[in-house]
Amino acid sequence: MLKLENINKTFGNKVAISNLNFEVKEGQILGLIGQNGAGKSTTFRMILDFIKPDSGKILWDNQEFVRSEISIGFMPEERGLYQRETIINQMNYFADLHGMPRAKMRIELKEWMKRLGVVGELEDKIESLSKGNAQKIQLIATMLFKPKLLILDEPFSGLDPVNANFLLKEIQRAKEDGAVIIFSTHNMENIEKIADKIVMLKHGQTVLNGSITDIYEEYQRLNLRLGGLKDENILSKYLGIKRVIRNTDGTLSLKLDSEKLGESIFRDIVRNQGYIPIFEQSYPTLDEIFKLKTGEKS
Ligand SMILES: Nc1ncnc2c1ncn2[C@@H]1O[C@H](COP(=O)(O)OP(=O)(O)OP(=O)(O)O)[C@@H](O)[C@H]1O
Repeated sequence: MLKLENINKTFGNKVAISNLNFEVKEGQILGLIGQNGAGKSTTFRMILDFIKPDSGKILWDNQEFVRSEISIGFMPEERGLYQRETIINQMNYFADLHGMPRAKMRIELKEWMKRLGVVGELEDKIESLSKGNAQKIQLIATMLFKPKLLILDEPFSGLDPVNANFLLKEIQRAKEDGAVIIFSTHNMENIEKIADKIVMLKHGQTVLNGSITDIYEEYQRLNLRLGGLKDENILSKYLGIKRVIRNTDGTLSLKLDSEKLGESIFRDIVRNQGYIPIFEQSYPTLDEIFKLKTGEKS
């Protein structure tokens, strides 16, 4: 288990991280969310021991975290492959670092490349690969050695939806293997699909910290999506409907002022038309929660 306790980091008089606390157990995924400059990379650099916190503790199984004693897979935001090297040379280098026999690695590498649909040969140079294929090789280099701790800095940035799905699946697989996983992101997409917990940072301050379900449960289900409403006038009597947006798929998105109102609307619709194909009452999105917490306008 990785644990950060009361971590603080300043650069000159700039506070990069203030009193950060979290823990991630084996088989758990933490999403670290924040906009540019929030402190995500600084957090990773401290865990990876590239820089030291000013104060606080980083622990692994409640002992001081010693980087060299734990197998770590790190995918940096700027990505880290040598463009001029071939795939196999690059991977041999990592195999040596991780103490995995090259022959064994080669077999696994081929399996990974097949599974992820990499278009390229082992002898191809990284620079000759398309961006998407190079990203897949980077991912393989980070995950093939089954690290105990997986740190992925903005792993989804620049990925198309197909590749983003590959990545989601592989992260899930690493979770099932019992890795401690942290990934950062500046948008909320994908977070709900895989993160067990989230930490949201703003200018180094923690604005949200906890399991996704606990965070949602602090809020009411104020978002209501309706599809197949025959008479929209039915809605006009409700003063508690604060906003109605018509979506491109023809559904309506309503913002309610109380969760209970959903029940009345539901009963009314059923009385009126007997059946409604889409009636979905949900919590605010993480994006909305972030804005509520930071006082930003939506
Ligand atoms: N070496 C450094 N010297 C001075 N300031 C730094 C240094 N590294 C980071 N900072 C500052 O600390 C704050 C947090 O930066 P950090 O790179 O951790 O943010 P981030 O959340 O990773 O942002 P991004 O999404 O843009 O990568 C920023 O204000 C940044 O300018």
